[in-house]
Amino acid sequence: MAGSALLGGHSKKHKVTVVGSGNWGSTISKIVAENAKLHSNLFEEEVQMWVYEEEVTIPSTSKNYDAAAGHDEPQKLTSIINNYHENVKYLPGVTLPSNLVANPSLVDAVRDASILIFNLPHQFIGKACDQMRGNILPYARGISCIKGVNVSDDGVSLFSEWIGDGLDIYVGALSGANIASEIAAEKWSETTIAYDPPLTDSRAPTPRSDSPQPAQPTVTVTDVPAVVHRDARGRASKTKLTGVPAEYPPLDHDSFRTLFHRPYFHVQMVSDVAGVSLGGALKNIVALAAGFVDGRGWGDNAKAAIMRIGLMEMVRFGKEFFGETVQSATFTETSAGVADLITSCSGGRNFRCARKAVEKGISVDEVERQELNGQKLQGTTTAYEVNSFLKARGLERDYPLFTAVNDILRGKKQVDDIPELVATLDD
Ligand SMILES: NC(=O)C1=CN([C@@H]2O[C@H](COP(=O)(O)OP(=O)(O)OC[C@H]3O[C@@H](n4cnc5c(N)ncnc54)[C@H](O)[C@@H]3O)[C@@H](O)[C@H]2O)C=CC1
Ligand SMILES: O=C(CO)COP(=O)(O)O
Repeated sequence: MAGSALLGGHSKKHKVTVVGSGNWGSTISKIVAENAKLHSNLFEEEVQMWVYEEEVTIPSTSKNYDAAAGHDEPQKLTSIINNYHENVKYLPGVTLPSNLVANPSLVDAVRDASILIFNLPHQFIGKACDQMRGNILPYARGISCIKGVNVSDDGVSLFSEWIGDGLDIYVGALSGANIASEIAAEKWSETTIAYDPPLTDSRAPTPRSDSPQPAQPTVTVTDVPAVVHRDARGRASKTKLTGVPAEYPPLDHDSFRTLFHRPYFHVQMVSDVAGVSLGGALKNIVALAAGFVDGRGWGDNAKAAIMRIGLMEMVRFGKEFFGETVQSATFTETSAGVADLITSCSGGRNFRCARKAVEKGISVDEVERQELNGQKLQGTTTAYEVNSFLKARGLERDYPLFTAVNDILRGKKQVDDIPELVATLDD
């Protein structure tokens, strides 16, 4: 293993905590726990996963079900995960590594963690950050796996930068063509991680693996100057970053690849945090549209048209609002761009729920409640939020597909109107 994995002489290892334990949260936890065990020179073997506690009954279909052991009675989800290494509610049928520990206390789970992985539906991240504030290491680094954007009166921001600003830490982004159930079953896929902190966390010299390993000088947090952090649009952010102390192995592209890369999960490291985050957020709106036309029975040509127009609007949105840093190639060449768009419009939950809503003549929200057993769609809220952002700026007509999805969700337009509505883009 090249790069960081060869580093020696550091007195501390990185503690990794995953904030979230849904379908994707549990899958990513499995991946990083496997790698923490494999790379125990860099990471503490035990990985913590914060679980929003709930009472759950082990389904009789689970290989861990035992009626004689009282499994027909509800139990705490954290107990089930820690005893049976299965998240029976959000990732049933998948064995989780035994070094992954489910923790119902968010404050306890994030304590002393130098790597925080944010992986929960975006509607819950604000409250989680409120609890974390003041209870994390000042030099922690984060990766956001959340697919959504944060819209407020001030404008639109990426969850990576919003979490980073709120917690005064640097947060990168992971996104890709990543349907969780396939990855949990260890079927090959690719992902993209964008990580571009303003100061090099890899200050320590890299000793050759065949030479004696000199002890690293110990520095405390206060020895590392805080620097002004620039956000994904190149603007100076409020966040004053604290450097990662030299007792730890450096955190750089090599170390994050080591943490996430598996034989069945191939990682591409990039620096375009805005492009990676926007790809993951905006494709969910397009996936709803793909579900609408599929549910209407219009076939693959219509779905391909939706993807083409959707990709154009995604690139346009990125250029218009994050233009100083976003790269079109992130949308057209990485897993976080076009590949995620394709997989999400083929088998994602937003696509499937929108299709079923049209087939059954009910709302997408109703399908979500009936079919997803507590899992959450991100496309509906993203469609509403992006629409309110565009509307406030008089730009709805520039994004006709995004606008059509919002209007269909709100019952103001019909699926049959889509061809006419999106035709304006090419006029
Ligand atoms: N599932 C997938 O295939 C993929 C999902 N993603 C993204 O990952 C993010 C996380 O989604 P999933 O892990 O799939 O979640 P999920 O939709 O499977 O699960 C819902 C999660 O929300 C938690 N929850 C429910 N009420 C809560 C509350 N009041 N406070 C805090 N948490 C609460 C549940 O405990 C559960 O962990 C989303 O942004 C999603 O778009 C990204 C790639 C793939
Ligand atoms: O992001 C995903 C695949 O990359 C999953 O999308 P859904 O949330 O629509 O299932």
